[in-house]
Amino acid sequence: MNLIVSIIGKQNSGKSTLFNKLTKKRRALVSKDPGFTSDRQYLLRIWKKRKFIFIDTPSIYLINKKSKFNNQSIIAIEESHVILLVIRYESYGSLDNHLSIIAFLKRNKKNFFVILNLDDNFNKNYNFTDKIYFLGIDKICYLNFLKENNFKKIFKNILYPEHLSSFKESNKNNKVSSAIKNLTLNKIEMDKYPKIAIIGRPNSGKSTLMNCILRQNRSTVSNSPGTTKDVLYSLYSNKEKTYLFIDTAGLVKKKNFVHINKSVIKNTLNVIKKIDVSILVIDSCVGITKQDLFFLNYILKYNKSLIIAVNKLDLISKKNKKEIKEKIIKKISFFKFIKIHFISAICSFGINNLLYSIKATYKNKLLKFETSKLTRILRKATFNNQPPMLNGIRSKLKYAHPGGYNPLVIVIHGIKVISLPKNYISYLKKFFIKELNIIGTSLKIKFISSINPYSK
Ligand SMILES: Nc1nc2c(ncn2[C@@H]2O[C@H](COP(=O)(O)OP(=O)(O)OP(=O)(O)O)[C@@H](O)[C@H]2O)c(=O)[nH]1
Repeated sequence: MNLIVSIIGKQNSGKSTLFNKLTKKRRALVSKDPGFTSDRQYLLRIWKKRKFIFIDTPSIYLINKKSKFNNQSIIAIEESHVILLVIRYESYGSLDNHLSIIAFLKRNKKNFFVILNLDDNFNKNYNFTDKIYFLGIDKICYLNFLKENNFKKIFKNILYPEHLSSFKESNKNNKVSSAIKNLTLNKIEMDKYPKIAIIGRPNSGKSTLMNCILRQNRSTVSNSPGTTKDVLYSLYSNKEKTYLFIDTAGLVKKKNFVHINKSVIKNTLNVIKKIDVSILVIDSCVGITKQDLFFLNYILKYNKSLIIAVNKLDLISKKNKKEIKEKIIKKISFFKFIKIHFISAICSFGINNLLYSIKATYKNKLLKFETSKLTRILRKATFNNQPPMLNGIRSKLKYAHPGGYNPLVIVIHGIKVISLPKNYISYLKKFFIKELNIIGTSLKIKFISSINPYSK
């Protein structure tokens, strides 16, 4: 049985630090900026042959019911066997600020423990401790997050095996989110599924699109840019296939967030290197921006398949749609193989067509090509447009064969092929893409030079 443990607390209490220490991974991003974690993060840790699923949550605000992030914490609490309430000891009154949370946990009969994140000024003899017992909190763990490294005592003293049977009983009817189901899949299993990443600027609607595809409130959706701060994985199945969808963070450029952005950018760019198909979400109200083009070039640099989804169609007129489409086509005229979809994630408009394109693009990646077909296309390409003369000798492209898949590599053998000019290589690429009916992806061409019989 997996013990599901959520880590909750107020802004900047140390939740993500605790999460990282308990999971032994640098998964959650830690920042001094309050309210940084805005989605639930799930990670599996095996300790003494037992499986623990830890959930890092955004700040909890039970008082302000309108807060967007409450829901994320509440979902985590509902699906957990144990709740670790992290309180940063700052002043005598810091417990009073948590009364409503403690009352909520008690009302809902939750197994919860207080983890007191201490600073150097804390004095155990202070009547702070009495207050804790007065509130009926008998399960408390004192830790100096900055100095202490012995986080094992949380496993030993709180999550120890003797508790497991009672947790099992107390949590019989808990809902379990797809994230937990996904987590029990190991990495090898996850690698079995085609990976589809949703990429784009902050606020372009990536999380809304992910939620629309998954038809559940998995990612946090907010109208303040930069809400998705890390990478979220979710399995999506239709009648034919299961895909692993990955919601990435939008890249924000804000002076104060430089230290955060580095890891966020790194995470998003690392994801791109591992995916099969990427959906670049463009906000139709903003149009195609430098950042979109940066993503586009990065995706194509790694020869990943790409589909463009122009979102928020419901907010623009037909005339605007035409103008935006023309602008995008102009900007990406070099990459004719990219499919452009106009969608509205909020109205679920255009989603089926987008899903169809994802399926077709992924299928396309798996196609295999024969040497005879590639050579036929090569001959047609050179017949239509001869290679240029180089130092009085014309390059001769003899035959082509596949040199690898995902990305497709076409190997061309011939004479004087190594020094072919860039524009002719790109002509050949485009010709192959068109003739092979390749959608959403580019290809690589490698040249192998045969010995030129006239060279002596
Ligand atoms: N009108 C309209 N609003 C949308 C649509 N899709 C998303 N939005 C809104 O745009 C805002 C941003 O949406 P998110 O899905 O959080 O955007 P995101 O790209 O994930 O944002 P980050 O997490 O900041 O990277 C929210 O207020 C959404 O409700 C759409 O199709 N139409």
